[in-house]
Amino acid sequence: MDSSVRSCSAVAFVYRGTFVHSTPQTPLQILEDALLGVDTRGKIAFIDKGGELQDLSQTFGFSPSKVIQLEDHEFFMPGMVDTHIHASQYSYAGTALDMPLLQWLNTYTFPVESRFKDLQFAHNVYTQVVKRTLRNGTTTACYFATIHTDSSLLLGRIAHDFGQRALVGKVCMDRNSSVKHYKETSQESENETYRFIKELLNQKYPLVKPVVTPRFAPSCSEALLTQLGAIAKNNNLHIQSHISENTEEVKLVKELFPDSESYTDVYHKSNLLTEKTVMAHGCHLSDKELVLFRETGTSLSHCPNSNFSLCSGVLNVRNVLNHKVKCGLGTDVAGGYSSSMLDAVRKALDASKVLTIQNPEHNTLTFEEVFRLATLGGSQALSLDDHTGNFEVGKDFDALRVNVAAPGGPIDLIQSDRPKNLLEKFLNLGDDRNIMEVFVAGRKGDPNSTQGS
Ligand SMILES: O=c1[nH]c(=O)c2nc[nH]c2[nH]1
Ligand SMILES: [Zn+2]
Repeated sequence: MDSSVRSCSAVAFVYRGTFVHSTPQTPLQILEDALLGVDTRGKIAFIDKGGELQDLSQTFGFSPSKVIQLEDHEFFMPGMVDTHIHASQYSYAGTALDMPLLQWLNTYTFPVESRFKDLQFAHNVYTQVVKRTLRNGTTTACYFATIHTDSSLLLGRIAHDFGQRALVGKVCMDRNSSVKHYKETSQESENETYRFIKELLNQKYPLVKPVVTPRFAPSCSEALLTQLGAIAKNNNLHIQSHISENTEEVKLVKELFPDSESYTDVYHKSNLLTEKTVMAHGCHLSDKELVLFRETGTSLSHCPNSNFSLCSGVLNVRNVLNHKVKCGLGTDVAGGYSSSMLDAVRKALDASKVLTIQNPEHNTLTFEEVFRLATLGGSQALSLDDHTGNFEVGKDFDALRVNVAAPGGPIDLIQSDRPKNLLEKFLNLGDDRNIMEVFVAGRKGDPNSTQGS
């Protein structure tokens, strides 16, 4: 364990008990009877063995009597990172899953998203999605909003008010023939993207940042993609989009961009593939395209609920990891019907098992590996792993206090289980009733807070 001293701020609180997290080297590290201290800036000041209490209390100047002891069946894990979620689609989550992607967008998605011009409607939906995801243990979310700048700014404010770490994207699209007013001209899209970035950055929210968001290649002209690539580059910003979700879409991109070698090449030509880019789906990427992902540092957001629900495809995450492409999990609400990252964990395991059923040689993902995708992997995919993703000293304390045997919860513990089993049970059977506390940057969230209303 690493007790290296980096912090010079006072210790605000200390927990003692079991901590589980991932490192780049190991998908599951279990620290039993550990002590973790959080400083007044919300950063992890130390993590060490319980037996070091006296020394630590002297070094860090806290009283041993103030240490908070975890109960039996409790552990801390890192907060989960949803690398791809459409906040604006939350209003119809759980419905409208009876069509493939392109028809689904025209029939359900664009009409709903066009309503976010109405700030009152946006306020209502965005407040609910931020509260719900936080309560479900999503401490970091990478959001798509809509084309509307003011309501996208509102989403940033609401995430800030509730204390969620977030990347927020005003959606850009200058091509859409299905819903009359739900598109911009290239110039509007560029100007409004500038305004969105400027106004969001001016707020100086410590945990909320803008992300440049071309919806996907079929919704954007080449000129717009190129403009957005330049904006991201000149301002060192994150980028998010969709890629290779279903085969009809891949075919359409070939028709729309005949001079590009592949779907990945369309984005590459516009300088949209960077260390700070996350692309959702990628079910139908070739190995050659994955190599380009790796070379450019672009990451993938695996959204298995959505891929099943819209019958899009099954991403081979093992192949993605073998190509050393950064990968996290996304709920992709509302193509994915659940806003819970626990559901994303389960569906990721199911997707991997489907591939093994089809090909017994396939090396199925383990629950430990999927746990890493949901936490550290997600933070790497969003290039936020300097700040969050695991319990490394110096990172922000983004964490969930889990009680597997929470009274009234969904899990009956028949015997006393080891921490590894407790984690596996929580991932497979748990829900928000097992999440006793949610911390983001050392601040405890209150799901019943009236902030943001
Ligand atoms: O799952 C998806 N949801 C969307 O809203 C979307 N837009 C483009 N491609 C998309 N895929
Ligand atoms: Zn999506």
